[in-house]
Amino acid sequence: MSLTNPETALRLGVNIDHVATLRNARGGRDPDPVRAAKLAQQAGADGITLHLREDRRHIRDADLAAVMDAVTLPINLELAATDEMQRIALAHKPHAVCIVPERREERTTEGGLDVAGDEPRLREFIAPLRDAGARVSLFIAPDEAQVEAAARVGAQVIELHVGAYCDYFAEGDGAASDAELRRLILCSALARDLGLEVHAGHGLNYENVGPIAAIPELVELNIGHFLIGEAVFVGLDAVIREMRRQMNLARM
Ligand SMILES: CC(=O)[C@@H](O)[C@H](O)COP(=O)(O)O
Ligand SMILES: NCC(=O)COP(=O)(O)O
Repeated sequence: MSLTNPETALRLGVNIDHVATLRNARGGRDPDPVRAAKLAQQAGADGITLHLREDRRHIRDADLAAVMDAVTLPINLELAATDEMQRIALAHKPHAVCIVPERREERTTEGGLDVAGDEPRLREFIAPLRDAGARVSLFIAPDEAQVEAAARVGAQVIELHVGAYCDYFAEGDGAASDAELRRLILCSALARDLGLEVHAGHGLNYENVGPIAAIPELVELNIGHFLIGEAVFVGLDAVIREMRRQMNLARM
């Protein structure tokens, strides 16, 4: 299966975690992440991203299985580098596994993985996932030392954490968001020189996506929280199509 959107060559992975957040707020089954995944597929998403957190605060094990059954899109499973998560990934065999840092007390994924400080353990963690056929990605901050370490430990992909750029952008701190954007551009080029595929995500919305989508080395953006929130007002189909339009504009 070709994963490339011929229009843009920039894939859109739709993260449906926060459909589960809403469901879990009341218990029961609504809103259903499986329905969101099917809708995302119909709206032209190139993949579905799910973050199975250790505390199961949004996506749960049963959601992963049900979503994988319901859609034909590639699944990108985000997880912490723990034995439990490795077992789950090996049992379900998603298309891609993105290793992310996780702290129970955090509200969201606050930073990137410290690959440079944990090389032997990550190398060992990644090998069986790759042997099982997964494309292994590391969620890292735009830091050259981390990009180089990602290449050394055997990841095929990095996902650059764009959260700091998005925060500065939202605060109207143009100097800081520009500096962060320069780091993202530099690290994207370095990663591709090292043979890594480059993705980006975290905190993207209509306002901040343009400069990120324009980085030529990027082949995939993973976007969730904004899409699900905006879908409350205009529907998931409309919000995915509009995000795709904005990404296309940035590539013209
Ligand atoms: C790693 C990452 O950026 C995504 O998983 C996204 O932030 C949704 O998960 P959380 O909101 O739980 O961090
Ligand atoms: N890896 C980033 C992701 O999946 C979506 O992040 P967000 O848009 O929910 O912040």
